[in-house]
Amino acid sequence: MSKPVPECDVDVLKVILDEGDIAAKVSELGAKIAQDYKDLKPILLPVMTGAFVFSADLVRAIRPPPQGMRIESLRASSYLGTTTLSNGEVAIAPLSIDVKGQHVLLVEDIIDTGHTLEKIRTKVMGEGAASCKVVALLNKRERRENGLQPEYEGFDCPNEFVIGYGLDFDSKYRELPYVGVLKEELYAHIL
Ligand SMILES: O=P(O)(O)OC[C@H]1O[C@H](OP(=O)(O)OP(=O)(O)O)[C@H](O)[C@@H]1O
Ligand code: HPA
Repeated sequence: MSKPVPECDVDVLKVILDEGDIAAKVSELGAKIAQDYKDLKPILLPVMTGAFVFSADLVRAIRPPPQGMRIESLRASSYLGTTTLSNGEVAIAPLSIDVKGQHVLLVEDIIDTGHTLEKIRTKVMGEGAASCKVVALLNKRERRENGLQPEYEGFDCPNEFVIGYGLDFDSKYRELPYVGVLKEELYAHIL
């Protein structure tokens, strides 16, 4: 069900998750992760740039924090550059930490085709991690092109182009405090 769009956000067609919906889900995910990782000294790897807002809230909801929990980050982006519609090719920066024997939790804003996370997971496991799981705020199942499923998921995402709460179109709209659907006329030229 959609909610009112703030008057100043003229490019947004509808709001699908407001701040309250997101905050409640983040608390729930944080509590589950705290419980599951309590003895595992996890390394959290937010996938940048999109996950910066979700991960900032999530790490503060993982309470009590597992002893020895560490937070790093990883940069990944689709080769299409200015648009965010993936063509299946993904560039991933080298890992900045040694993950050998470690329990890694990848933090994502959205899973679409699944290519980004599949590639990252393969890399992390290839570098000897003991485990590599995924927490994603949004899961756009209809678009999946592989078997990737997150171990922790916030919401099912409709097959529409969503923005806000870290998600962008052409590096815009990441700052919106809610998740909304972008008006199609703004990206119709790249479809
Ligand atoms: O499942 P996929 O089809 O691979 O798509 C999901 C990825 O696409 C977005 O990132 P993007 O490459 O747009 O970069 P960004 O994080 O800088 O926005 C999003 O943040 C995910 O990382
Ligand atoms: O719907 C989306 N919005 C923003 N970025 C994305 N990357 C994959 N799908 C999306």
